[in-house]
Formats: sequence, structure tokens, C-alpha cells
Amino acid sequence: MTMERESINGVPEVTAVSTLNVIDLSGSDTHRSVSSLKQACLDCGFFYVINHGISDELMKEVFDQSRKAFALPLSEKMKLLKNEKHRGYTPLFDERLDPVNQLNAGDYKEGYYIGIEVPEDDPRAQEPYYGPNVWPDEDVLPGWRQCMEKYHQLALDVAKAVSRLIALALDLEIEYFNKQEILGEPIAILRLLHYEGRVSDPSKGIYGAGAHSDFGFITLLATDDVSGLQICKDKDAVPQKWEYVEPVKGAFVVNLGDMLERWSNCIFRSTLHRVIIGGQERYSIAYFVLPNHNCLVECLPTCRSEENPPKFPPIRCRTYLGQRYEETHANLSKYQTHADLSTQERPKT
Ligand SMILES: O=C(O)CCC(=O)C(=O)O
Ligand SMILES: [Fe+2]
Repeated sequence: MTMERESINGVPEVTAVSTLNVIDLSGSDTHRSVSSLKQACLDCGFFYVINHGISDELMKEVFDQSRKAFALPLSEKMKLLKNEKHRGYTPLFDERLDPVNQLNAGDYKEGYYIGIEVPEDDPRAQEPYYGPNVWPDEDVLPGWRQCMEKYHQLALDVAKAVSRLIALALDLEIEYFNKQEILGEPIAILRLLHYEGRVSDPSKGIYGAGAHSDFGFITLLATDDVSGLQICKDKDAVPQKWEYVEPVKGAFVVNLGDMLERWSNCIFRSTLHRVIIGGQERYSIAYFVLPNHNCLVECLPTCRSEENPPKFPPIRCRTYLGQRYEETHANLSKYQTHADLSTQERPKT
């Protein structure tokens, strides 16, 4: 169901507002939760999750700490630049989620990647997306690391709770995705995001975040109260119809990623989304959950039949993620000269 509302740019175009299903994680009626979640997963793969157990205080602290980090001078942030393991700061335009439409520049956002902390001398640090994080100095941002690590852990618990409902909705046993080889040792990536106030203009390829679907299993998204996220349920429609997903206080917006779409043989949907900025800066906190590096993502037993054979060959999580990062992120060599700071130069639009 959708309602209509004015576009935030004051442009006299009418944009729909999506009303997504709300899943209450503290609810005692599992049957009802599973059925509501299943309907959302079949329809668009986006839903709200409430009563997830992460306190308002912690959420506020994560946003406050994120604002403080992005408010540092660019020279300080560049000292925390992302490394080859995709940990650390990503400057404006680092990511270009929709290369076809973003002809002049990447996303008008900066970000900060924090993965699961794995010490350099741990054998798991050989994996492409495991290793130590890049942390700001304690005296520059006191309590920052502690706050992010706490949130990281709790968000993973929420993701595991959601994964139980997803398993049931797919007629799998409740802990199917929580097995050691899937979410037992996952790739879980916290990403702080800051969109500057630059007004988006799709006709010129200017977006807060270009149209994309997420790569992984599921994403938990917390946003401030500034609108911007839009979804397109039918990417093949001409013209495409975009609907706002409005912030709901205390709720996560949860969306399914392409890996789950693939796993479920396209029965569950990973939907195209983007961020349109209306002139106000915006902060959001994404938490991307993917299975273990070695996990073979292969059509689930309950999603295949003679009439519906697997649509994709099996693929390892690490291979899939590698391909998707490559397609959408700036190569590190871009930052290796003193031209570092010129990454912030505005393209001519
Ligand atoms: O900031 C948002 O609202 C969405 C971010 C997003 O879609 C992403 O980072 O994948
Ligand atoms: Fe996304």
C-alpha cells in the first residue's frame, strides 16, 4: 500500500511513500511474525523491525560518535582512509553504486567501514575481508571504538534473530542460517554514512547514493529523521516508480540482499534502492550481514523443484563479494599520491 506526498525538493512531482510491514522482534506470536515477514520478502524484501533490543541510548551514542568522526578535518579523516580489507574511511565519491546513471561523480556521501575485529596474527586475517579495523586515536575521539564495537555485537544478535524468522519463512529449520558455516563466523560490516546537503538531481546523475541492491544476506539500516531512502519495486518498469521509505523512530529498516535472493532462487526479493537528498544533510548507519567467506551460496533445498530449477550456479561468498566491491568502489591507488585531497573536488555538473 502507498500514500502520496510532495517531493522533498519542492519540485511539483508526486512521490509515493511506501508502507512496509512491521516485524516486532519481542512479539510472542511467531507464526504471525513469520507470515508478515514472508509477505514482505515476497513483495519487496524491505520491512521495519521494532523492539529489537538495542536501546535508544546506544543508538543515540552511535549517531553522536558518527557525527563527531565526520566532523573531523578532511586531513584527519584521510589518515583513517580505508585499507585493502575495506576497513576505515571512504571519502566523498569513493563509491559509485549506479555507474550507468552516475556519469559525472560517485555518491555524494562519505562513509566509515568497521568489520569484525580480527588481529593481524590470527590465521583468519588471511581472508580478504577479515583483519584489524582502522580506529581513530582515543584522544581524538574518546570512547569511539568501544561504542562501535558494542553496537557491532548487538546488531549481529538482531540480524541472527531476523535470520531465524527468514529461515522459518523459507520452510527451513529455525537455526538454518545460524549454523557455524553460515552466520557462525559471518562477514558483518558496520558502515557509518554521512550525506552532505547537496540536493540530488537524478537528471544530472547526482545522488546521495545511486540505485543499487545490497550485496549480502540482509542489511539493518538505522537513519536519522531526514527522509531520503527510496525503493523501486519493479526495476524494469518504464518509467521507474520510486517510493520513499520513511524513518520510523527506534526501528530498523531491514532489507534482503542479492545473496539471499540468489539463495532463495529469486523467491525472496532484493530490491533496488537509492538515496535522494533534498538539501539537508543526513546520517545513517548500515549494518551489512553476509555469511562466512567460505560459505557456498547455492539454491536452498526448499526453493527448487522440477518446475523451478536453480537459476544461478553456486558461488562462494568471498568470490561474490569481491566482484561486487570491485564494480562499485574506487581503487585504492586513486588515493596513493598527494592528490588525496583532490578526491573532494567537485565534478562539473
Ligand atoms: O543511507 C541509506 O538510507 C541507505 C544506504 C544504503 O542503501 C547502502 O549503504 O547500501
Ligand atoms: Fe543499500
